[in-house]
Amino acid sequence: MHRVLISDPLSEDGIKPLLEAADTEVIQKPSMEKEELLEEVAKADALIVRSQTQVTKEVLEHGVNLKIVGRAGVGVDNIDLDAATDNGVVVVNAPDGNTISTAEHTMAMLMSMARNIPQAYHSLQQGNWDRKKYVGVELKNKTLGVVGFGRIGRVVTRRAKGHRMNVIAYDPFLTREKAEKAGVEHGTLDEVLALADFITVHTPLIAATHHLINKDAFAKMKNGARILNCARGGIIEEEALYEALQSGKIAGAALDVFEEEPAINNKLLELPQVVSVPHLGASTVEAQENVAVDVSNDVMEVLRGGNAKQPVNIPSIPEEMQDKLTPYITLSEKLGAFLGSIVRGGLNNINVYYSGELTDVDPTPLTRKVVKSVLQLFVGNRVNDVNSYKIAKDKGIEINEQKTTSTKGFTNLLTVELETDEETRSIAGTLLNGLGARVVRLDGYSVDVIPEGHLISIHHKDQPGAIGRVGSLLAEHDVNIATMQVGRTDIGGAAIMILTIDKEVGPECQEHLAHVEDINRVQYLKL
Ligand SMILES: NC(=O)C1=CN([C@@H]2O[C@H](COP(=O)(O)OP(=O)(O)OC[C@H]3O[C@@H](n4cnc5c(N)ncnc54)[C@H](O)[C@@H]3O)[C@@H](O)[C@H]2O)C=CC1
Ligand SMILES: O=C(O)CCC(=O)C(=O)O
Repeated sequence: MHRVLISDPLSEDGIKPLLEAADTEVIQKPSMEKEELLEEVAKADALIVRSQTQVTKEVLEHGVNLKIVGRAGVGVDNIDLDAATDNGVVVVNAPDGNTISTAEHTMAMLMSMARNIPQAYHSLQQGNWDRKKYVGVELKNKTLGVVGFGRIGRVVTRRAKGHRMNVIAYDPFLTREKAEKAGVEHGTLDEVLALADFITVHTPLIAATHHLINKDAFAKMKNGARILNCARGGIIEEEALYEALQSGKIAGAALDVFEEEPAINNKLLELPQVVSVPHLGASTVEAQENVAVDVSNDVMEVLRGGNAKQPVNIPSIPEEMQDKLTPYITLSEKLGAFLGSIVRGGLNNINVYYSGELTDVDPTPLTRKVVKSVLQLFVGNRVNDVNSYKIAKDKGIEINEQKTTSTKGFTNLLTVELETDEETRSIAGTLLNGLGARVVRLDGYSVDVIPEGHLISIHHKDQPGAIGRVGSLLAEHDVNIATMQVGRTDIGGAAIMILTIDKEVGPECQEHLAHVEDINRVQYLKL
């Protein structure tokens, strides 16, 4: 039974897939104090949050069984992604479900600000009929500057164009060509700041966007420009915004989000030019249901051993690729585990070569499996798909991935090479149609071995009697040989034997084998 902890309010309809699953137990505890969260997360296999729960390093370290953190929404700035990766916890979000709601909300905030609607409403509520004070401005023919031309920025743009606004956009990934296609002017950040009547930010909150709109940025804006933030508090520097509003440089601000939330004593809220709401961008029935469904599905998939659709801290595998790659996952893991079990010395490099059919796909997810299974032998079971690259990097192990044309006659061939400070060894495997995974080369010797069960790899000298002596000795230890493969390069030269046996061989038997005449190296492994 998988235990799923939900620590923020989520749509009941959206989490139905989790509530109805026979293999999940759902604990819903919104607004927990820190101590309770730490206690609960220690028992959870999955944690689902919105923006309130701070998923810190401490929380992640307490989650000893935690496999996945699901963010029912887009921004993952409340989750310590590095700590999640270090702890092998996959983080997923729901990037599509609240795009429309947040874009519509941005337009609502834009229009409220342009026409002073909240201020006028408030004044009327207090019994004033003041029509002069609340004269606004039209949107038509005004320029909207969009900073961050992603999902939400693009939808806002389309809505703004419906209001006959001109749009100028800045995004490091926006080319002139793409801007032209989207019907917007392409600008640098400075151009957007200088030309826009309204500026709306739609970037994530990351180091590069923290205080992106600061004192200098306000100085570059038109006098009387208006600004919106329906993305994340911290993208606009609040102190600088306060000064810009006080000085009249900026005529108005519409804020959904704040540097510190809940923004109860924020002095910006005292200014009459500020239109503000408590982080409501994604607060619609539709968006909440969408994000809860998306994240619930990903959580269940990962808990059941599958791949996340929307991972944040590992690359996602496109759906059409999944069908092609899935059959090779076991092969990748087995080859890594096989070679990792028999190589000697401190690991420096993991090289993975792909040929044949495998050159048609992005094989990185397979390389991850190889790296994981090799590192598990060196570092232990805390290595998984999420943290394997990070652990390799921390340990100075280089990972190289290459596509080659050398198929050696196979339709697909995956070769793993491990370089240590003592030796370089390699193994190659293929997927045989209908027959599954096969090891077809070990250290350059041709073999045909099913990579599973109990195996012994032996380096020996190609001499009459060598094979017989191994067989006799194993018989003395009551070990039955199921299959045996022998490969050699020259008659009488170095050779290799791979035996599949019916049970584990203990250290004593291995020691005896190592002393058999013409035997150089004996390694037992269990796959
Ligand atoms: N107020 C609310 O309730 C909600 C807020 N959000 C916030 O909105 C943000 C944007 O959401 P989406 O559009 O779905 O994300 P997205 O990932 O589709 O778009 C973000 C865009 O920002 C761009 N960007 C990154 N760094 C930049 C920089 N330095 N300058 C300019 N552009 C930069 C990226 O290239 C990307 O195109 C989220 O990260 C989240 O924090 C999202 C949903 C609801
Ligand atoms: O969960 C929420 O209501 C906030 C949504 C949000 O900020 C996001 O998706 O980034």
